[in-house]
Amino acid sequence: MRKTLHSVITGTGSYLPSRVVKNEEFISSSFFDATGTRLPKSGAEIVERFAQITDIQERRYVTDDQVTSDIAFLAAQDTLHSCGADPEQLDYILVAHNFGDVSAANKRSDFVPSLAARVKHKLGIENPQTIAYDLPFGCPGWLQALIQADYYLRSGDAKRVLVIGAEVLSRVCDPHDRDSMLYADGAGAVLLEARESDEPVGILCHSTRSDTVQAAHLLRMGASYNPAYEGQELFLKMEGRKLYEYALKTVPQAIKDCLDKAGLPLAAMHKLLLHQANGKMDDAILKRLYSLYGETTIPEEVMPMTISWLGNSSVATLPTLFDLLVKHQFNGNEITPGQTILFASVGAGMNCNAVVYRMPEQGE
Ligand SMILES: CC(C)(COP(=O)(O)OP(=O)(O)OC[C@H]1O[C@@H](n2cnc3c(N)ncnc32)[C@H](O)[C@@H]1OP(=O)(O)O)[C@@H](O)C(=O)NCCC(=O)NCCSC(=O)CC(=O)O
Repeated sequence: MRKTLHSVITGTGSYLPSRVVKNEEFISSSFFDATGTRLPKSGAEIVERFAQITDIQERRYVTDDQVTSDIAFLAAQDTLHSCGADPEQLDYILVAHNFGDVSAANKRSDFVPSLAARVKHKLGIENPQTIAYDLPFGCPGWLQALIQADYYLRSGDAKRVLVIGAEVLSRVCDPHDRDSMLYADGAGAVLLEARESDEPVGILCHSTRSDTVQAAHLLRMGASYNPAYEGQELFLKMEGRKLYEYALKTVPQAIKDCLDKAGLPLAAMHKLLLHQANGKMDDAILKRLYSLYGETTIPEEVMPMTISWLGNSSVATLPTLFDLLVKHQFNGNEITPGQTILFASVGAGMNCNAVVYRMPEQGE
């Protein structure tokens, strides 16, 4: 009798852009608010406050000659090398991103052909049965692509799916908006494969919600906050406080709903990997999540964070974090065989999703 099909991660990879941009680099910026009024505080005061309310000290930016599909390819290559997979054997390449390839020269977004098609081309894949397409779903896009891959794999339609999250937010940052300091560039990926097993392994459960009516406006594209800015491009704009409140209300409940669906208690999770837009916000989300279970004590190191040194790289945050943990490159904090992981993300849409994933045991 045929065993059940499960979606298991067999390879991980990431690309950390080489340019380290410290908070201090923003001190000489002139910052305006959403009404176009220049902020009264000095750059130094704004930057100091920024670090206090977000935990971000530095972030990574790509170099001028790189675009999103370039770094998506580098993360893909790292992933395939990590497990020795043959690129020609891939059934799908899914790339989560939100702005396409935005060139440093003219800041225009280029979406055609898809970034997935560009990655496939760069990998040298000639197989027409390797289907390549993109998924724009805000920051939760990479997790949503993982969920989509799970449907392909568990139905038997695919054996191997490469799921990439890549974003170059530095090209959509308004230099006159202090909230732009949150944003970063990066790329991460995993290879998922279908595995027959009677044991619960791989993706155990997932859930997604789209609050498009109440919250669609909280993250959007808009003009520079500086009325004298002469460029024509649009920048990523957010209503930070409202977003914070939305995330605090939605993410803990979405995680609990997903765990309830899986029939698992929060205590069964070895690691909680959350999208990182603001470190202080994630601390508040964690506290509220534990309070939903009547807990006041939070296990140390249950929520590993990269935000202080990598900032918010949107769809790249979760796969990069997972790669660093799996490869034991994370200050002693690691993910090991047999552990159960909870992924959750929130972002433009507004969309929010969660996935429960069990690592296979050694040799399983
Ligand atoms: C923007 C924020 C950092 C602001 O922090 P707070 O909400 O705590 O701040 P607040 O408005 O209550 O104000 C408190 C104090 O901080 C100051 N303040 C506010 N924003 C600031 C900033 N960016 N830099 C420096 N100082 C700032 C205020 O003037 C005030 O100062 P004082 O007290 O001195 O008067 C936060 O709200 C936030 O992180 N929001 C959610 C971010 C988020 O989820 N983004 C999108 C993720 S999705 C994504 O990444 C993309 C995608 O989905 O595609």
